[in-house]
Amino acid sequence: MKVTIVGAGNVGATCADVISYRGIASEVVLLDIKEGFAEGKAMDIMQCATTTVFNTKVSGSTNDYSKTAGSDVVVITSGIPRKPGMTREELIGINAGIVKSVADNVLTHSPDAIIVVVSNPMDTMTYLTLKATGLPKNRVIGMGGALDSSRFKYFLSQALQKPGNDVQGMVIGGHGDTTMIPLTRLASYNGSPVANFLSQEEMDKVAASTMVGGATLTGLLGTSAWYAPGASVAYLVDSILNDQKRMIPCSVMLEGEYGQNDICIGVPCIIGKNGVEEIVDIKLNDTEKALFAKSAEAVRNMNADLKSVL
Ligand SMILES: NC(=O)C1=CN([C@@H]2O[C@H](COP(=O)(O)OP(=O)(O)OC[C@H]3O[C@@H](n4cnc5c(N)ncnc54)[C@H](O)[C@@H]3O)[C@@H](O)[C@H]2O)C=CC1
Ligand SMILES: O=C([O-])CC(=O)C(=O)O
Repeated sequence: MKVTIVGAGNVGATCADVISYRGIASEVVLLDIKEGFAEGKAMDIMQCATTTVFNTKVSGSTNDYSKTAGSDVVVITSGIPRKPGMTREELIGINAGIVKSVADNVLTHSPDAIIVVVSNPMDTMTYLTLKATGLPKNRVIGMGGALDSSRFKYFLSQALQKPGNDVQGMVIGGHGDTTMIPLTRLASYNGSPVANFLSQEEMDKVAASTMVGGATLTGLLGTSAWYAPGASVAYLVDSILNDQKRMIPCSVMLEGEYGQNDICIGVPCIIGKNGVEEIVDIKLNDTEKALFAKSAEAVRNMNADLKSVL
């Protein structure tokens, strides 16, 4: 199975690294516009093969899309990341043009690929990719919810002082500092509601930390995060390539689900070899429904800014 990752920067290269050492794909092509950059990242990753022990073939390409031909999955991470103090939404002006041209290029050589959109503002870039390419909605998947949920589980595990792998939880809604919806009511510690162990105040604090999780890291690092983002993309790609049918919150086109139409936003999806195989209705309560409607309104307003590129 072949995966192309466009953008060999922090997130793209980390994703290639995780995919290779976990043996998720047999071949990974990294592509970047910066001369020699993707080739260098690929060579560096390949030089781990005998120490972390993997057989995935990782190669690099400077903007030569012929090398990406026949990819089963294409991940788009090309574009600029935010700097401290910025929102993801401020990246739209530069990233929209990049994402649109990259989507066109990859499809020329891999017409059957499933596209995973990572570049920010991710929900808007997913909508753009879907509209610009005309692909069926199961083949365009925005990655944000997997990452936001992993941060949610991290903050829950910190508050509970228990191992992260014993904690379950999900974040839906937009992938933005104010649009994310960490579902604290449904979060659990080994099957018991976290509300049995944490006060409302503690759960609210976890939710707030999750929502600004990306901004906090951007403040600390000077650019946005990459380890958890890259690993989250690899987790999603694994579910597609290996037909695992995991339920992962992803940004996908809604046609009536969750009361929304003509919008890409994070909802729980079954992800398998056909991409988005099902959108799962997890029965939100009235408060969560209201939060989702508010989040969707903000995400929809951003889509209006795509008029110049669509
Ligand atoms: N959806 C999510 O959960 C997350 C999204 N992101 C987003 O992912 C994007 C990438 O972030 P980083 O990897 O940290 O940035 P980065 O700056 O390290 O890497 C981006 C790469 O894209 C390349 N690039 C730019 N234009 C290109 C083009 N036309 N064709 C091919 N390559 C091109 C650049 O040369 C650079 O190497 C950002 O927009 C960031 O906001 C980052 C983390 C999580
Ligand atoms: O925070 C950012 O700008 C990058 C991102 O989407 C994340 O790490 O969640």
